[in-house]
Amino acid sequence: MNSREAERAPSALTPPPDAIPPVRHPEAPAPGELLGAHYDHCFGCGGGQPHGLHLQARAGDGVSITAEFTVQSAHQGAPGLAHGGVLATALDETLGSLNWLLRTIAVTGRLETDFVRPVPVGTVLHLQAEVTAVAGRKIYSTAVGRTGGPDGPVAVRAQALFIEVMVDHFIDNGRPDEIKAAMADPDQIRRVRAFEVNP
Ligand SMILES: CCCCC/C=C\C/C=C\C/C=C\C/C=C\CCCC(=O)SCCNC(=O)CCNC(=O)[C@H](O)C(C)(C)COP(=O)(O)OP(=O)(O)OC[C@H]1O[C@@H](n2cnc3c(N)ncnc32)[C@H](O)[C@@H]1OP(=O)(O)O
Repeated sequence: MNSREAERAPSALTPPPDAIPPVRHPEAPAPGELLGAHYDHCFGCGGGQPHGLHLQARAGDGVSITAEFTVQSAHQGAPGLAHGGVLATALDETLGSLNWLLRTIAVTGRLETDFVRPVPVGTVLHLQAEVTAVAGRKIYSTAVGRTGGPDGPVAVRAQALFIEVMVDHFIDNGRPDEIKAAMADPDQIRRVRAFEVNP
């Protein structure tokens, strides 16, 4: 661990004293509205990934999200049980969907996950996430996943730090073929605009 990583490690998920409460963007989707995929080939939410999670997220009140994901046999780690990395992906995707409510583009910097109960294949995981604080480009958030219904027992939970980026983050770093295809797709451009405060 270099000195910069060591600096971040233990307290990186605790908002600094100058953090402020999150503000729901006035043009954010209404509570209850289905958000749709941010990218059709996203492993978390896209319809174009046969073995993806196909996670469906809805806007909640304030800066919160609810989402559902059904564990498929392609998501196993142990026989008949969801892979932990897949569950972390479901949490990451749900937390990432909070971007729609802030109308910012942000990527996961840090994600800490607690696996509380095993999750069998066929389970519908009911996820809830909210932004707890914002400090400059840093967005602090938490999520839980429950089984057996939205009020069922907690199976997984996460704390995360997302970092706001410009759309250039994707254009500069993505593989050129996929970027070219995304930029040629008017639906994709519309979706990206929905994340940007100043399109
Ligand atoms: C037109 C084509 C485009 C198509 C795109 C399609 C859709 C786009 C729209 C929306 C997409 C958005 C969300 C999607 C929703 C869900 C998906 C799930 C989300 C993910 O799955 S996303 C993938 C995984 N994710 C990454 O691939 C990030 C890789 N990474 C980096 O790209 C850099 O690392 C970056 C940008 C994070 C930071 O780099 P940077 O140079 O901009 O900023 P810098 O390092 O200065 O950090 C600024 C302040 O954050 C603190 N900080 C930074 N990183 C930290 C860490 N890890 N832990 C603790 N603190 C950290 C610093 O300590 C400093 O704090 P302070 O200001 O207090 O000093």
